[in-house]
Amino acid sequence: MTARTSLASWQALSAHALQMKQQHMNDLFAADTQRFKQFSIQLPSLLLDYSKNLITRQTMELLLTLAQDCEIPCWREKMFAGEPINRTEDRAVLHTALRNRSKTALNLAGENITARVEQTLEKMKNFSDRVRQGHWKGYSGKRITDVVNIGVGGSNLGPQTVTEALKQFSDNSLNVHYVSNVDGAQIAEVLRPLNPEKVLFIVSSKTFTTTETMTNAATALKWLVSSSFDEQAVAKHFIAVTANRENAAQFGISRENIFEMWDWVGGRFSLWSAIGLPIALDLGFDKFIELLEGGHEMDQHFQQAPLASNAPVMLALLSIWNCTFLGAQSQAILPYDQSLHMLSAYLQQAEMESNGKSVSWHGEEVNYPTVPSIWGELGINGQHAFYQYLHQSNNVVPADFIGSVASNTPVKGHHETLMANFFAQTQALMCGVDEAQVRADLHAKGRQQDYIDKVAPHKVHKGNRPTNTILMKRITPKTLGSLIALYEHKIFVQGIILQICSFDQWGVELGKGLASKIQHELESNEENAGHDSSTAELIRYYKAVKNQTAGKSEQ
Ligand SMILES: O=P(O)(O)OC[C@H]1O[C@H](O)[C@H](O)[C@@H](O)[C@@H]1O
Repeated sequence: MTARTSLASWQALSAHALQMKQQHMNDLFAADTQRFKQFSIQLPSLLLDYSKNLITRQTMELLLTLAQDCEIPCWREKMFAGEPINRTEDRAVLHTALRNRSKTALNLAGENITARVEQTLEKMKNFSDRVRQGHWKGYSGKRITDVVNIGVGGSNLGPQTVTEALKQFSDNSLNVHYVSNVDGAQIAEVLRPLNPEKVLFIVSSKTFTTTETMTNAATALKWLVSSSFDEQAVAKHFIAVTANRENAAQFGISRENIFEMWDWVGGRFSLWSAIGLPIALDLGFDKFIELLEGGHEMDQHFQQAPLASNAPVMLALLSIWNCTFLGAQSQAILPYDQSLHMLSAYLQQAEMESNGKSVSWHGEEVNYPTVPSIWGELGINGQHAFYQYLHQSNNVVPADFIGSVASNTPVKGHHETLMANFFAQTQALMCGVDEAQVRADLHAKGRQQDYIDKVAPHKVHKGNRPTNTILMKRITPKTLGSLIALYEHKIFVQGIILQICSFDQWGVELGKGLASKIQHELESNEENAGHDSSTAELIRYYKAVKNQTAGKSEQ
């Protein structure tokens, strides 16, 4: 297989990037009145404007040639068909099958997985209806009022991001809580006001081995059993979502309370599976289906639209252009809709755990930057915190601005203020303002010359900072489904072009292994040989202070 860097399109892009670094977007806009039309895509749920990137028609042609050279259409087909494109784990990648609303049969290892997905959906429907309607009772016969989802990473971020985003669509039949941190403070705070007779725990873990989740689940179990004095209570108050039925059953969860997950669904792409149960419980099963429909709509766009008008493909190509060719090292996700306040955390896992790697498919170090670090915050809060950096630091941070035309919570006078900022910021980041203009403005305001001389250089905004604007019509279960699937496919395309194995996460293993050995040390008098001196001394200090504190509290 050809190394990416030896492709003619790659080399042409490298040369083209050197030229483009000399350009300013202001001049590109002045030279091409069709720029917005040329560089935007309208979909049923959203508008993507990528014209405020340092690109020309030639850039896009070269990027599209690269996409063709990397056989994106062929890889896309392989993914949807269930070929084992997760190479290092030899697994299919089929989160798209979970939301395949056309329900076409898909065979994987001789089994029709569409039918299994439908069975699980049916089970989710029955279960969520029973709990929401009060037919599922706790051990003392009371209806469930609170659901606590215990899970971390992909078993937390997806459902929580969605239920937070769609709060306005909840009828509040149930209060849904999330526990992800093994810091006891979180579970203690969540459980404190709850009545064990009315709580349902979902232990959400694909592997059912994740230490944080198992520790939290054991604490929840103890809390329930000690309050109910009844081991049978577990059957009424604990369910599991997992691909590891045996471990869940050993934990004590009745087999009929286990919802199935499959190894062909990656944790960070799993909100469409039974991992999405908190969504169905919070919003109702019909809304969960609408979310799936939105994802499916984006799948169809991704499969059918030509590459040049394919939104996920464009987002991936632009990320590669900005990072791999122009050298940006991070990317900001800046939602302006309050409901999307967890989106950047969600996308951090989705993108960084997928493509934050530096070894290629062939097992060799890649000699180009792969993906940027993803960070972000609600844009409007960011404006009063870190936008100074976006506008004037000497690091260029490409940013995705995400806003909605219609608010789900209209309050007179608010939405236009919000959206005026949304539009103004991408304009300011692109256009900037030069020193001559700054001086003229200060002069027009009647400022003294010495003040102008002192302040003018500090008020210069170089502009030329790339942004994508994603304007949603309104956040609904369906449009949110499309938005999330848009990013999922962007990540897939990026991975293929960069020759990264997007669907494993070996990089999280080393730390996990060390933590389990250190935990043993912390809980005993043993000291592991073989620590570096920093780690050894930190652990000694921790244990010494802990012993002193324990000694004092005993006195
Ligand atoms: O669902 P689980 O098996 O508990 O895994 C939860 C999370 O833990 C891991 O360490 C992985 O890095 C994540 O990809 C995963 O989503």
